[in-house]
Amino acid sequence: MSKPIQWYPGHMAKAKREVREKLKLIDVVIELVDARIPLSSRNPMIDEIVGDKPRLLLLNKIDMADQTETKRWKKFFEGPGKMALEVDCQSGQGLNKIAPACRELMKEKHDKLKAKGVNPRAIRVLILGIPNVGKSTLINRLAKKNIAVTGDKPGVTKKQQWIKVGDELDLLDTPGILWPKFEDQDVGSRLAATGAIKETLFDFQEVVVFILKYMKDRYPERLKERYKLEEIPDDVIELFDEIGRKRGCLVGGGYIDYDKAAELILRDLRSLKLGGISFETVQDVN
Ligand SMILES: Nc1nc2c(ncn2[C@@H]2O[C@H](COP(=O)(O)OP(=O)(O)OP(=O)(O)O)[C@@H](O)[C@H]2O)c(=O)[nH]1
Repeated sequence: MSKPIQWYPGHMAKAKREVREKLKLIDVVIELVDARIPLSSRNPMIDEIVGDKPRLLLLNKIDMADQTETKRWKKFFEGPGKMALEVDCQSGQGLNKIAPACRELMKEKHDKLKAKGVNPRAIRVLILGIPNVGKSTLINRLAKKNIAVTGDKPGVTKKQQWIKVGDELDLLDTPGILWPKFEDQDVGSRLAATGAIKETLFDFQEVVVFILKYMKDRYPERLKERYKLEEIPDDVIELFDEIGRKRGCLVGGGYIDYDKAAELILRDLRSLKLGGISFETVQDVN
């Protein structure tokens, strides 16, 4: 992209330190990613940061993703000590599976405690993820539905607030924020396409070219249907032109108003007029 986001190593180190401090209090980490870009929407150092803490990965915003791809991603991420769930934090879909999944992740430890005659305490949970991935929406949902008592437990540097979610979970009320890896141009484009980067920080037209290029290969039928196209031109700029013309995004002399056409396409994408789209697939990784 023409306006790359500057990444300051100092921020990264501070964020990492803060998350590590929180992790000392935690039994299970709930990591949120965007189901449309499960790799680009994570911090590349997440494994190192979280270490071997039991982890529940939530593929969020499934309402906006391609369901088939999301199911593949779920399988991809599951493994020993790791579980994955498909969720929509906005509507609440899938959130009832969070507590049972945390219980499952802690089962071995809790069984051992019970065998010693100790009753395990509530599972302490931290929500972790990059900006705009849905952390606050999730915390609010869990808190609103189930909040019973909020209380303090001694934190490391300051007192931490805990939200009681049912009888089983104690959720730290401030999420851990990590950052995606901006340097990679494709990662930047995917983050911009899905709205993880503020609109003022990227070049509309370039992001739309990225979206059209991707959709042309992966979802040509959706483009044909939405924009009433007989064929999809090989050249992405011709495709951009064609959509602009069909939608009347013109300036004087019959030229295309690219800003207007780009806004229209982005709006269509965000309002699901082009259907649920995943910008990363397991196939690309394997
Ligand atoms: N469509 C859809 N939108 C969602 C979902 N979850 C969250 N959002 C939206 O995504 C946007 C960001 O959500 P937040 O909860 O503010 O994200 P956050 O991770 O707390 O963001 P920061 O405070 O920047 O770290 C909001 O507009 C939410 O309404 C979801 O499952 N589906």
